[in-house]
Amino acid sequence: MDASGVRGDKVRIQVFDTTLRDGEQSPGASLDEMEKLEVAKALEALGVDVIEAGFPVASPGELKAVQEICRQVRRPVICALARANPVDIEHAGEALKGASVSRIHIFLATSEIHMRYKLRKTPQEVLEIAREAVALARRHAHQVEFSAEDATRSDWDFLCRVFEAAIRAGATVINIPDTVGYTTPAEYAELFRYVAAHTEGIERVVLSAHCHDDLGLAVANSLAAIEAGARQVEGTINGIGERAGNAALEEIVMALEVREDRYPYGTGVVTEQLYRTSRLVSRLTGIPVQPNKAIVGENAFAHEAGIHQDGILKHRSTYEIMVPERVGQTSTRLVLGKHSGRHALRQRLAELGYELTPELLEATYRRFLEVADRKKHVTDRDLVALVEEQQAATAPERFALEYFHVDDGNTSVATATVRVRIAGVEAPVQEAACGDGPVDALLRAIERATGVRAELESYHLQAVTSGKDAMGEVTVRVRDDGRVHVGRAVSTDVLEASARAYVQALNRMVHAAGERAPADEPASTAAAGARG
Ligand SMILES: CC(=O)SCCNC(=O)CCNC(=O)[C@H](O)C(C)(C)COP(=O)(O)OP(=O)(O)OC[C@H]1O[C@@H](n2cnc3c(N)ncnc32)[C@H](O)[C@@H]1OP(=O)(O)O
Ligand SMILES: CC(C)C(=O)C(=O)O
Ligand SMILES: [Mg+2]
Repeated sequence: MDASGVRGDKVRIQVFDTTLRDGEQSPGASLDEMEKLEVAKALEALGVDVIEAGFPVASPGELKAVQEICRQVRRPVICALARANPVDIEHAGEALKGASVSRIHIFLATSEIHMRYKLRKTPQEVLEIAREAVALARRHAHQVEFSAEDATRSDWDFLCRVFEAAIRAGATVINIPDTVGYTTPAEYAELFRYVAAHTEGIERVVLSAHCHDDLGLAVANSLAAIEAGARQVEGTINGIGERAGNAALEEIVMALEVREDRYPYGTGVVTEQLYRTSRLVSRLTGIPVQPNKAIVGENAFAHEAGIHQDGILKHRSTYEIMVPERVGQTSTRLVLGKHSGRHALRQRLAELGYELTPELLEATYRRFLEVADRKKHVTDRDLVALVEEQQAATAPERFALEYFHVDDGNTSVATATVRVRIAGVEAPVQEAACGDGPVDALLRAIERATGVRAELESYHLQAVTSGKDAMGEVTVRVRDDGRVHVGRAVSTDVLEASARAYVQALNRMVHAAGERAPADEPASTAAAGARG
């Protein structure tokens, strides 16, 4: 193990975080001095090696923020960006004065497109400017990093000549940026090998990779560069940055860790801090993290599919290649939805304190699927309501609601039609009724279909959860022969919950009456007030 905890058989990769510079170039992401400081402290706790704290010439506030970070964040190298000109370099030097280890990062474009149209300089002029800028920066900081902007669209031999000039002038790190996210893993790896083989003095510096995600290849390209000799990797938290963003550091770090069989490289990153840092950056920049984002997304360790949930419950590694705790996420989440199976439902109910018999689990699962078809997320409170509904339905089902339809409006009389299956009766019974509102019409239609009239003592409706798709829980109490019978049901449709609850109460009522009735008197007539 080295001082940062990397195993001796692994090659140490320096992690260069540019969330506060390239990341802050994301449209709308700008941070004030205090926010930058907060992120820098989190990055220090995360264990990155270099923090690119800003571009001091950009504004007085930016310069001050870099100064403050230098004062308060002591372990990592603090880096500041500068164009290849004396003003930028002097601003960077000024900002970095208090750093325990300072680095000026000089960048200068080397591609034909950039040199001709943006800089309006010849290759020879660019080479000279690079040399002078690095030499000047050397006088203002402990370390100098030189980046050939748009390197991946540059002539490779010219690139090597510029790097040689920068190294001779004192550069300690040579960065080969894929500024516009144009390269591919194989090509980028080849470029690193080419530069390493054709640049005099390259062995004296650290080679660095800096990738953008315009083609979604930033992390793959960074890993390819590491395999081809890069010993510093640059990126941002959550992959934020100019246009499609930079390489997401959390993804690179975890790829190296999870696939150590393929990548014998280690970093000093305290991976347990990744999620916390991601949340902080997202909150302060106002850039949300997509739920399916690798490593730090809310769904990165969530499973909804029943087959996956079953696998996870039997052995976590069936569907998880790393444990969430390793990246600071709290735990694996089994999300209950319409793709879930009985194993996950039983597990969640057990966690909620419900041990169900196989029959009750089956009945609850059937109802759960009906609800999940209508609701995106079935919450714990929904589940409890469903179980309690099933537990309440202990009486044998004499009546089963097959169908209902309600017509209502503020200028029409509410009318309900129901179809009820009655145990022992071959054809289902269909009836309709009008009422004083949709619930009244519905309960009247049920009374007609079942032939049972009950004295409704109370009807209570409440929302189980909040939101437009909240489940409504209906509890009805009916009185018969001095005894009260309760029916309870839940549904995202309150009319359905009302009908189911009422049918349940009637089932209990006729069941109780049947138990009291003489053997030759049918149960339904013992409780029945009227039929038809
Ligand atoms: C690939 C990257 O991420 S590079 C970093 C990009 N980040 C930023 O630009 C954010 C901060 N930028 C800023 O605040 C401003 O652009 C400043 C303060 C740096 C410069 O502002 P201005 O002086 O008004 O110049 P402006 O941004 O309009 O144009 C850039 C100038 O820098 C020149 N330039 C660009 N890159 C370099 C370089 N590496 N070295 C020297 N000059 C450069 C351009 O050719 C142009 O020069 P010109 O005015 O002679 O045509
Ligand atoms: C400043 C340089 C390294 C940069 O951000 C880029 O080229 O993408
Ligand atoms: Mg960049």
